[in-house]
Amino acid sequence: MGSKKRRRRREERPTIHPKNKYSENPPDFALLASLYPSFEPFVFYSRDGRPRIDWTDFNATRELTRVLLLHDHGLNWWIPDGQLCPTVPNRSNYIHWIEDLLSSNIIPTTSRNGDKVKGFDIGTGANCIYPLLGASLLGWSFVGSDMTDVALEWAEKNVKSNPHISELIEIRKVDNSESTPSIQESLTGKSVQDESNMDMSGHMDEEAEPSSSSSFNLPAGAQSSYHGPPVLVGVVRDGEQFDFCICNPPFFESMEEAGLNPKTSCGGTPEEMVCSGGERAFITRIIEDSVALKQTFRWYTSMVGRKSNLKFLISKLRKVGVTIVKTTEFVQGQTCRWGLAWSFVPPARKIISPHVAEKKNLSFMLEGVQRQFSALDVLQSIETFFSASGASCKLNASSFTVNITVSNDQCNTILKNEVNRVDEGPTSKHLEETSSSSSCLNASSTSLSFRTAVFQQIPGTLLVQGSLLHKDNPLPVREFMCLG
Ligand SMILES: C[S@@+](CC[C@H](N)C(=O)[O-])C[C@H]1O[C@@H](n2cnc3c(N)ncnc32)[C@H](O)[C@@H]1O
Repeated sequence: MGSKKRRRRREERPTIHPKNKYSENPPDFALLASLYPSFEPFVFYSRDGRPRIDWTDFNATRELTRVLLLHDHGLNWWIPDGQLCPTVPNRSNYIHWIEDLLSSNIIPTTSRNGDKVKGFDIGTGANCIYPLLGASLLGWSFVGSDMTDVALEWAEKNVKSNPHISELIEIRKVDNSESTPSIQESLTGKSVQDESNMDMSGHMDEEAEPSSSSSFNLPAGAQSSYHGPPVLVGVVRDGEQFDFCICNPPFFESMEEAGLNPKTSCGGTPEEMVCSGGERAFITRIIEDSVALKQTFRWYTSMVGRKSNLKFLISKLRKVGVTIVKTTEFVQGQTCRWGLAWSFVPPARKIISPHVAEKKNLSFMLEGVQRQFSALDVLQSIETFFSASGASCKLNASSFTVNITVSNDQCNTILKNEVNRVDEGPTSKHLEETSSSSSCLNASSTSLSFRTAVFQQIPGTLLVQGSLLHKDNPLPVREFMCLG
C-alpha cells in the first residue's frame, strides 16, 4: 500500500470520544508518579524525555488503572493478580457511545425507570469497570452479572469500596453449573455452527475481511456454538426493564489465541477471555436472548473484536426483526474494536418544525434496510406508492431518481392514508417504520412536484435525497419527500 494511502487511512481512523476525559488531556504519567508514590516505580523516561510505562508489565498497567480511577474519577479499585485489567480511557469510550445512543432520538428517549438510566453489564468481571464508570460519570444504575467466584467477590469489593455509588450497583451471580443450549438448538436440535458460515443470502461468509492490522485473528474453523451459562434469559428477572446492556465478551476460543498480543499485558484468565465459539457465539447468544426479551432493553449492545464477526452479527440481526442497528469503531491504542447496538423499540416519529417543512432540499439516511433491497427497489416502491394515489411518477434508473407530481386532492388522500397507517401501531417492517410520518392535512395547493434520489452507501444503508421541483402553494413538502 502506498504511503499516501496509509497516511489517509491513519487520518481517517476514529479518535477518542470527545466527551472522554482523556480526549484533550491524555494521562500524565509524570504528574501521576509525583502524586502517587506507588505508581512512581513503574514510570521511566525515554530518550526524548517522555515519561513511559512498560505495557507488558501487568503490575504497571494495574497500578496505572488504579491511580487513574482514583485521580480522575474518585474511585477506589483493585483486582487480584492475573485478572483482566481494563484501560480506563478505552472503557470510557464505550460508556460515552451508550450515552450518545440513549440521548439520540433514534428511538423514543423516555426511560421506563423514570429519569434514571439503568444498565446491565454482561460479564462485569472482577474489575467491574463499566458499572463503576457509568455510575460515577453519569449516575447510571447497573446490574453487573458474572459467573466466576473471583469475579463476583472482587466486583462486590470494588462496589463496596465506593460507598458514594454502591447503592447504584447490584452484582448478580449467573449459575455456571447450568450450561444452556441456544434457543435455536433447543427448538431445532440444530447448532449455530450449521449456519455460522452463511450470510443472509446463504453465501459463505468470507474470512478474507481486510482486518485492521491490529485486530486479532481467529482460526478459520473457530465457529462453534456457545454452550456456557445463561447470558440474559434466566438472569434478567421478571418485570425488570433496562435502558441498555453493555458487554465486553470473552473474545476467544482458546488461550493460545488470547495470547496473540505480546505488546501489552492486561492479564485475563481463561474464564474471562475464552468461551466455546468465541465472541461470535457469545454475541449470537445475546442476539437470541434479545429476541426473547425484546423491549425489556431499549438498546442491546456489545463490543466486537473482529470485523468479519461484526458483519456476520449484523446479518444475523437483520433476520430477527430488529428495528435499528448501529455500529461504531473504538480505537484502543493499536487495537480496533467495534461497538454493535440494536433495538426492538420502534424508531421515534420525528417532530417536523415549520422551518424544516419549508426547506427545498432534504436528505436522510435509511438505516437497517434488509440487504436484498437495493436503491432501485426503494425507488420502485416510492413510484408504486405515489402511483397508487394517482400521482404522476417518472423513474430514471440510471440517475437513481424518481420525479413525482401530485395534485392537491391526491396529496390529501396520501397524507390521510399515511396517518391512519401509522396510527394502527408499530410494525416490524423497518422500511415502513423509517418512512412513517404524521402530517398536517391542510394542504391547499393545486400541484407539487419533487424529485427523490436514492443512493446505496453500504449494504443496508441508503441515502435518500428529496428536492422540490415546483409547488403552487405552501405544502407539507417534507412529509411528501419522506413518505416514499
Ligand atoms: C472479557 S471479560 C470482561 C470483564 C469486564 N467487563 C471488562 O470489560 O474488563 C468477560 C467476563 O464475562 C464473564 N462471563 C463469561 N460468560 C458469562 C455469562 N454467561 N454470564 C455472565 N458473565 C460471563 C467472564 O467471567 C468474564 O468476567
